[in-house]
Amino acid sequence: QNEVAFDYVIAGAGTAGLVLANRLSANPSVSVAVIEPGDDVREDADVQTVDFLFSNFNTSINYQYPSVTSRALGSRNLTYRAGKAWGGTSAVNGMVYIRGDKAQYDAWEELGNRGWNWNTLFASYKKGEHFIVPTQAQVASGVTFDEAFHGKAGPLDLGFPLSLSNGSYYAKARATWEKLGVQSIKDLNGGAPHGFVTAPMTLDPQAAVREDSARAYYTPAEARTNLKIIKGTVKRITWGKDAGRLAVADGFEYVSPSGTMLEVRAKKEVILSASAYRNPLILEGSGVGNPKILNKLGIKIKVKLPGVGESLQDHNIIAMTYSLKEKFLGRIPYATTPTAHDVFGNNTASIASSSLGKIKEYAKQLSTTFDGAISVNAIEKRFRVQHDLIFKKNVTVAELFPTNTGDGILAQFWTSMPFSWGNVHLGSKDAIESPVIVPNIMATDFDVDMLTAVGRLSQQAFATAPLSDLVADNLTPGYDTLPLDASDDQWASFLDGNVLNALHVVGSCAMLPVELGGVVDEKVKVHGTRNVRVVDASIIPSQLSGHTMAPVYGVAEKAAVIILEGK
Ligand SMILES: Cc1cc2nc3c(=O)[nH]c(=O)nc-3n(C[C@H](O)[C@H](O)[C@H](O)COP(=O)(O)OP(=O)(O)OC[C@H]3O[C@@H](n4cnc5c(N)ncnc54)[C@H](O)[C@@H]3O)c2cc1C
Repeated sequence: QNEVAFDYVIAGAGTAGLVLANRLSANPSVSVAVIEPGDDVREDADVQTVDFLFSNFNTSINYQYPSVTSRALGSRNLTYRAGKAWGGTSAVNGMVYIRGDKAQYDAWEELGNRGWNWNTLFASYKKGEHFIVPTQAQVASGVTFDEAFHGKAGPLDLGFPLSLSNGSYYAKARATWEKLGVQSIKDLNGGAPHGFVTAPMTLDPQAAVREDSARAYYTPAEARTNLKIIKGTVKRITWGKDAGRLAVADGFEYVSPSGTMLEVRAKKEVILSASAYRNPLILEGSGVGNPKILNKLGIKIKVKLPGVGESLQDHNIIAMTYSLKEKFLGRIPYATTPTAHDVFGNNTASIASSSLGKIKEYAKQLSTTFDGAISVNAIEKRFRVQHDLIFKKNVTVAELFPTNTGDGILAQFWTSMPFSWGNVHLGSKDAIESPVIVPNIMATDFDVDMLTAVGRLSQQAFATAPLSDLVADNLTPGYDTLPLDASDDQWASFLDGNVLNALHVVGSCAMLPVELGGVVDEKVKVHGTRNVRVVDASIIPSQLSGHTMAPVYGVAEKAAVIILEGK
C-alpha cells in the first residue's frame, strides 16, 4: 500500500488536475494517479445548481484561507477561497467563462515563454470546448455569439443559462453602455473582449447542471483502469538521485484521510495542480524555494528558486447593491469590459505618463515587499509590459458584472491588472493546509485611481437612462456615503473599507525565466528539476482580464500536450 507506482502522479483533482488526468490517461498504457483531499461532489445538489449565489461558501467543500492583515486596507484581512472537491474550484465558482485579451496572452511569450501566445491558447481553448448553440429564446433575451470562436467537439460544456432574465434589463443596460461609449459586441471570447455582452458559462443549459472539470473531464475517463483518484493531501515531493545538476522527483509523500503518512511513486513525473495557494507550500516543503525562507523554516534546500510563492496577482473587487423598481427572474450574466480610455476618458494620457514615471518606484516597493526575492529590475520589466498592455495595446482593464439577487442587483466591478502583487508561503514546516497569504492589494496610487475610476463608471451606468429607469435606490453604500460626485478622498476611504480580493488568483509559480522571478519554464517544468511540472492558475505569469477558470482550462490543455511530448 505504501509503494504504489504510476507513470504520472498529480497533486490535486481540481480544474487543471482533471484535464491532465483525462489527457494523460487517454493512452491505456500510461498510468496516472491523482491525489486529492476533497470528495466526489458530482451529485451534490449545492454543486449542481446553476443558480450560483455563493451557496458553497463556508461549507466543507470550500477552503477559507485568511490573509495576514494589510495596512493598505485599514488593517483588515481578506479571505481567499477555493474548492476542495473533485473539480476543485470549478465545482464552487461562478461558472462565468471569459478568456481575456489577445495581447495579454502574447505578453506571456514576450516575457520569455516561447509558444505561449493567443494563437496557441485559442487552439487549446477550442480543443477543450463543447459549445452549446443558444436557443432562439436565449437569443431573444440578448445572447449573441460567434461560432468561429468556439470548439464543438471538446469535453467542456459551455452555454448560456436557460433562466436568462426575460425582462428589460438586458436592453436597458445595453442602451446605457452604448450611450456611455461602450459598444455591444457579439462574443467576448475571440481575444477582443472590449464591450458589453452576455457572458457564457460552464453549464449544461437543458439539464441546468454545473459543468465542472469533474463532470467534463473525469466522468468520460472514469472507467479507465489506468486512472485512479487517491484520497489524500500531498505533503512533499520525494527525491531520487539527481541527474547532473537537475533534481529528480520519484514521487509524493501524502497524508491519508486517517492521518497516516503514505508514499506514492512516480515512474515518470510528478505534477502539481494543487492551486496557486498550495503549490508553493508543496514546493517549499520539498526544499524548492527561496533559501532565506527555507532556512528560516528549517527546510533543507534542494533547488534554490526565489520566485516560489511570489507575485501572487488577483483582481481588486467591490460590490454595490441597488434596489429595482421591477423584479427580474433569472440570471443576468452581462459583462461590460472597458479599456483605460473608457475608464479615464480625457485623463488617459496624463495618467499613462504619470504612472509610467512611477513604475520604477512601484517596482522598488514591491521588491521590498518580497524581501528582495525578485529584483527591482525584473519587476520593473514585468510592470512595463503590463503598462504597455493597458495604455499602448488598449486591452480591457476592468469588468463590471451585475448579479440578480432576486430583490435587486449586486453590482460588482473589478480592476484586472493591478500593480500591487502579494505572495504566499509556508508558515511552518508542516503547515501544508495553511498558506500564509500577504495580499498587498491597493499598495500603489495607480491601483486606487483605477478602481476609483471604474467605480465611478459603475455608478454612472446605474444613473444613466434607460438603465436608471429601473433603479429605485443605491442601497449600499448609499448615495449619502458615496454620492455620484464623491471626492477622491471619499472614494479612497470607501475603498479602504470595502475592497476585496476577487478570488482570481494567479502567478505564485509563474511561468517565466528565473531572472524574472519564474518558477516553471515554458515546458511547465520547475527550473532546476528534471521531472516536476506545475499546471494550474499558479503558472499564469501575468493577469488577464475576465476570469481565471477559462485560462486554466486552456493552459491545462496545452500543458497536457507538452507533457505527453516528454520534453
Ligand atoms: C467563489 C469563487 C468564484 C469564482 N468564480 C469564477 C467564475 O465565475 N469564473 C472564472 O473564470 N473563475 C472563477 N473563479 C476562479 C477560478 O474558479 C479558479 O481560478 C480556477 O478554478 C483555479 O483552478 P486551479 O486548477 O488552479 O485550482 P483548483 O481548481 O482550486 O484545484 C486545486 C485542487 O487541489 C486540491 N489540493 C489542494 N491542496 C492539495 C494538496 N496539498 N494535495 C493534493 N491536492 C490538493 C484542492 O482540493 C483542489 O481540488 C472563482 C473562484 C472562487 C473561489
